[in-house]
Amino acid sequence: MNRVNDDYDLVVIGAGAAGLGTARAAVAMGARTLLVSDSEPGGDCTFTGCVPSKTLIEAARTGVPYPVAAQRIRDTVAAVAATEDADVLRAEGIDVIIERARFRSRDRIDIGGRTFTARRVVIATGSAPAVPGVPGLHENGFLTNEAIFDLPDLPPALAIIGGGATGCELAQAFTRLGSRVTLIEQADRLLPGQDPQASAVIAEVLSREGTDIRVKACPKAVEPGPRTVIPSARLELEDGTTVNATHVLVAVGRRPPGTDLALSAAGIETDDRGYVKTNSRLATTARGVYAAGDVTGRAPLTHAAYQMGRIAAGNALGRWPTTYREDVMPEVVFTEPEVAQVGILATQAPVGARIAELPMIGLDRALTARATDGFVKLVAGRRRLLGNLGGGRLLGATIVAERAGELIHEPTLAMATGMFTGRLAATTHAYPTWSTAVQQTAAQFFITIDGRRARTVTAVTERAGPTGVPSRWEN
Ligand SMILES: Cc1cc2nc3c(=O)[nH]c(=O)nc-3n(C[C@H](O)[C@H](O)[C@H](O)COP(=O)(O)OP(=O)(O)OC[C@H]3O[C@@H](n4cnc5c(N)ncnc54)[C@H](O)[C@@H]3O)c2cc1C
Ligand SMILES: NC(=O)c1ccc[n+]([C@@H]2O[C@H](COP(=O)([O-])OP(=O)(O)OC[C@H]3O[C@@H](n4cnc5c(N)ncnc54)[C@H](O)[C@@H]3O)[C@@H](O)[C@H]2O)c1
Repeated sequence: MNRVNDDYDLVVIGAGAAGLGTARAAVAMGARTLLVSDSEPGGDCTFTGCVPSKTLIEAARTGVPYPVAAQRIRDTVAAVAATEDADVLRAEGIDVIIERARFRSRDRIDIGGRTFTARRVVIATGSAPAVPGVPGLHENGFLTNEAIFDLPDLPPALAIIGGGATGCELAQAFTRLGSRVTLIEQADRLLPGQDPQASAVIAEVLSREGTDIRVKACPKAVEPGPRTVIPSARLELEDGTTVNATHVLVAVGRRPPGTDLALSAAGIETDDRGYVKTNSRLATTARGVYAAGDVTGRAPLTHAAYQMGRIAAGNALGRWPTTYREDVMPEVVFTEPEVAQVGILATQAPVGARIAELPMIGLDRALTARATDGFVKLVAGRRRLLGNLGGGRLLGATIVAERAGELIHEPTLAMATGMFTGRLAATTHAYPTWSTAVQQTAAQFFITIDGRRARTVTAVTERAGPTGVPSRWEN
């Protein structure tokens, strides 16, 4: 039961990962907290993002028919949503209102016909799918992540616009489930924000499994397809080729949420993309108002949103000021093999840094599993006074492997705690685990192992490497 009053220490707007992280941290700090959301708590991750997509991916990997996969999605979303619904949150001490919020001023907010005051506010209203302005796309109809997981039947022919994280994950899953999938990416490679070698591995695997990949390709018009197939679409690409599909999925990134929060009434500025401007402590331009999660335009990831929420809560409530760190934020693309990244890419390594690489074919566990697609790359830099002593410090790691999403956390911990890379090499790893790949790679900073040794980045090798790799967070 809600104990709603009109005066709170903290009002949190939005109950996705960022809002939940904020509200839970705030009540743990003893703050009277109101969480307001215009939809059920859980947000994109629970209902239209991570949870349904990872359930679909796992179902496709195990080879179940589509109706079983679809039922698993419904069951899993319900199970996760039940851990964070309004009753659960109220039992944790958070007041919850399911309504849309709108600023009246920086400390007064209209919610469901009432005006609430708050000493502090955290905005956590997320983002929305971006949609390209392709003529005919709206008229012909398309899916985004908000509808693709509700399809009653398997799409016979799916065209996916956008070869980023969503596009690659769902292309592989739907191909495995039996759809004829065409993946259309405007850049010259899939996953253009990732290591170019990771892109190459994923393109090779997806294509081997039957996905039709079109890179340097952009739809310029969409028309209805043959009348005998419903629904149907014919995509005309800029290079003059065409793609026929029954369904079109748009996965070209995110845009700011469309909800009218009346930010200007509170003096909250947005950047040139429309996201809420925040400083490194996640404060907005309005005193007492903070922001967390996708709405900030920073790393659009659930764990980043949750972490930003906890930091925003602490900073808003006057706890020890904490800075949000993106340099040690891991991310994983859940294709098979998975693509995991933390810190800088090898293509971003400064001159003088050292790069160690291990192809998965050099790992016994990968051989036993017959899963040799992929590699580990570690980038180590010199310490200010200690140079390369102890192997230097870790600047970044890229892992493409069957369990890369698990393996990435050892380098992440090393980076977060400022560990020498030597610790990764010297710590005994159980044989034959996937994790030994990290140890074997780190060992190359000290010795030649199986003919491999870390190389130093010189201006020449850097120039020889791929160029034009965009920042991983750029839309
Ligand atoms: C297909 C897909 C797969 C993904 N997979 C992963 C993954 O595997 N791992 C990962 O880390 N990330 C993944 N993501 C990204 C992740 O889902 C988002 O980064 C995360 O959900 C953002 O959380 P948020 O709290 O910022 O926003 P949201 O989850 O969007 O929550 C915002 C909430 O605010 C509410 N709201 C908006 N306006 C108002 C208003 N005016 N008043 C009241 N309430 C309002 C909305 O209803 C919503 O509930 C995926 C995304 C997609 C699209
Ligand atoms: N496993 C995960 O953590 C995961 C999975 C899915 C999504 N997400 C998050 O959700 C966000 C959205 O995912 P996403 O895949 O939609 O965005 P994305 O930014 O990862 O990829 C979008 C891709 O679409 C391409 N593109 C843009 N316009 C195009 C056009 N007109 N034609 C063809 N290609 C075009 C871009 O070059 C880019 O490669 C991501 O930023 C990601 O952080 C995370």
